[in-house]
Amino acid sequence: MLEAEELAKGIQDCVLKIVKTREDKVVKGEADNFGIDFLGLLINAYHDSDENNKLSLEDLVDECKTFYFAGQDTVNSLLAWMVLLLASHGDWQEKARREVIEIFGNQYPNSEGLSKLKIMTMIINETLRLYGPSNGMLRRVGREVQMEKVVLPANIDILIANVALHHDPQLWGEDVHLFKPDRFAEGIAKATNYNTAAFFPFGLGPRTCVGMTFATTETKVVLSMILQRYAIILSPAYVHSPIPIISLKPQHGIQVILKSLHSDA
Ligand code: HEM
Repeated sequence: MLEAEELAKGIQDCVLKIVKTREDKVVKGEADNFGIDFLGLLINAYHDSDENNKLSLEDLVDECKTFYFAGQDTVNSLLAWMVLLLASHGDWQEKARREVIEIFGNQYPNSEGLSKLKIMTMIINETLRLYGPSNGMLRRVGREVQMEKVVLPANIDILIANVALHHDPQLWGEDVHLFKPDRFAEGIAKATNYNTAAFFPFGLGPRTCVGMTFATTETKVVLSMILQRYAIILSPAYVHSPIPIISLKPQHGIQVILKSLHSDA
């Protein structure tokens, strides 16, 4: 068996094991449904008695793989870059922490408070602009189109490099390469001068990211909890080297020192 096939089988077995655990709970009467989360919905669809609606086992596994990859790798990268930027911009780290403490104190983040995190939203947007996990989106041209002087023939594949637009000085100004969350102080529309094509870290149009709200909520929860507990200091060992490996990654990792803010922690 080829190594790639072995890996694919390993992933499939891993997903099936998780599915079986859910199914066993129902069979043994320990639970009366497969769960109300996304996996539970997929397993329900897999058990649908209507053959036309039923999800095949292959589709069930594929959906799990897509969501794991699309959801885990991307948020992981975003959080890593945010930690780096806050470690190197102590003033913004302090502003973000002040906002978090003002809204949540030392309590766990809650959904009402998350929607009030204005500074953190600005920092997320500026991080997505500078180090967005997605470097571009592939699209196939369905029919010939003319865009000003450029003619795109039908059936070619094009890469829409959002990363290039996010770093275009004509759109963002000469300070385009600087971390300045203030750009987003009055929202995305104002920051982009109402040009939707200037900033689209989650894609555009009907295939836009379905996990966008989940991703930003998750990021806000994690970062709030870190800021409540630790000061983030950049380690002198850090070497800056972003590299696109599917999502934009720090090639040598991000080394930071976390200093506890509570002596008893
Ligand atoms: C910072 C985090 C994330 C970024 C930057 C991001 C970015 C993107 C982008 C650029 C696309 C392609 C959109 C297009 O082709 O127009 C996409 C698609 C997708 N994303 Fe995300 N994503 C993130 C997090 C997530 C999470 C957390 C999930 C799931 C829980 C998720 C699930 C998906 C799925 C399923 C698609 C395919 C949608 C489709 O083709 O209809 N993403 N994402």
